[in-house]
Amino acid sequence: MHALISIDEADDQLQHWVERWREAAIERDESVPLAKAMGRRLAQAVAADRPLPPYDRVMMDGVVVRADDWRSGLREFQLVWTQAAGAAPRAGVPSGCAVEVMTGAVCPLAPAEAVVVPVERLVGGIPAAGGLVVADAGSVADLEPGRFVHPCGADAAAGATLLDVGAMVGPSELGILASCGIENVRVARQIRVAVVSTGDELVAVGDQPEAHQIRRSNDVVISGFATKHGAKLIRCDHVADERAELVSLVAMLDGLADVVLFSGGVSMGRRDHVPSVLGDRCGEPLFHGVRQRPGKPFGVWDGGSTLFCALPGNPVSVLACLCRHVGPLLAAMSGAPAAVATCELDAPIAPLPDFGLLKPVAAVAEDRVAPLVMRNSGDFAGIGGLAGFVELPAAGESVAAGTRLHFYPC
Ligand SMILES: Nc1nc2c(c(=O)[nH]1)N[C@H]1C(S)=C(S)[C@@H](COP(=O)(O)OP(=O)(O)OC[C@H]3O[C@@H](n4cnc5c(N)ncnc54)[C@H](O)[C@@H]3O)O[C@H]1N2
Ligand code: MOO
Repeated sequence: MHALISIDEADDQLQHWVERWREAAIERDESVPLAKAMGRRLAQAVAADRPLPPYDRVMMDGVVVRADDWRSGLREFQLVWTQAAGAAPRAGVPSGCAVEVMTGAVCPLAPAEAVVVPVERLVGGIPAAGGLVVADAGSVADLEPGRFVHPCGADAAAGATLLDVGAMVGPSELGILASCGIENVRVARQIRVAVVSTGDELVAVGDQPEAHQIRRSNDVVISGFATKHGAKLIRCDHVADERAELVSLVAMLDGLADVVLFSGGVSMGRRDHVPSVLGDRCGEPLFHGVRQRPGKPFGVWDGGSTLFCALPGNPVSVLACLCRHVGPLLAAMSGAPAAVATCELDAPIAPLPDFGLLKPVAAVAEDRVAPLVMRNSGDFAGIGGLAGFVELPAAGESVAAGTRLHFYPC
């Protein structure tokens, strides 16, 4: 391992690499049909192509009458016609008359001149055209002109920016895109991730392990995390602690993947080949060793178009490095604006003297998390329900319940 760097220095190194990578990348984004845009990051801003709503929109089924009639105390009207949703507007309402309206219809009067009387406030409901509309006088005191009319442009003017570059497309963004008539949208190209787990002791999930073996779980965790964070998983390999095997796998992945995520083989053991193999191929690491616990032996090597990230093999260290470093890395590569969430602690935690503490936490309420008890960084059984990690800088004060800390979700 090299000299340990701080967590913030690791952030800086990764951020600079992302900047260089994004400048050099030939295809950073692509166009996809709306049906495939869910979970992708926008590579284009989205502006309203028309005012929202695009016309004065009636918000209740009922009738519209003139505000001056209403103010004069008139409560009985002759129904003249129906303004249905989707029908071109027939402007104006004659004095003493009512127009039947449906939710979503164009209001036949300007909002300030229109009183919408919901059908449930009409005695006997809505009659046929030409019939008498009678408003229930006792219950209508609150019907101000403009109430139940959603005015044209009240939500956004035409041309207003509705979504920024880097926004993650979720259900509400899909609705905005569709409303603006965008059938194909430019999104960041998915980051191609390859996962490599190393270790002679590891057997496939479906195999029966011997007493001295364990099942491979880290690669499943890493693959799931990468996919959840929007990446495209292109390979998942396991190599034994054999240098030659690792050398040829690294050569094959270089240039094929944008990011290679290793687990295990990164520490000081004689058979931990990952650092030397990556060193031979890429030269000096961006860093190898971060002043954080768990996850101290985390190392990153720059292969040019491929970034090689070596996560320590202990399962909780894997999760800590994924949440604290890899999630923000993948987001930045996709053009997401840099942003760190915070959340409130439910119980006090104490810092470590020389290392930043990455504390696994579970959600106890929206925006509030409780520390999970973890015996050591191999104790994956103790962190079921993990929501992510909070970060506590080295050697500070103990922090009390109620403190807000930076939070890195999984
Ligand atoms: N002399 C030193 N020894 C160690 C140091 C150190 O600084 N000096 N650091 C320790 C720390 S901290 C960690 S974390 C580990 C990291 O070691 P490696 O990255 O080399 O990981 P391995 O030794 O290969 O494995 C560690 C542990 O995790 C299990 N493992 C590995 N891969 C998987 C997988 N895919 N699925 C499930 N479990 C996996 C592996 O069996 C080991 O038990 O080093 C310390 N040692
Ligand atoms: O720091 Mo290691 O990654 O804790 O067990």
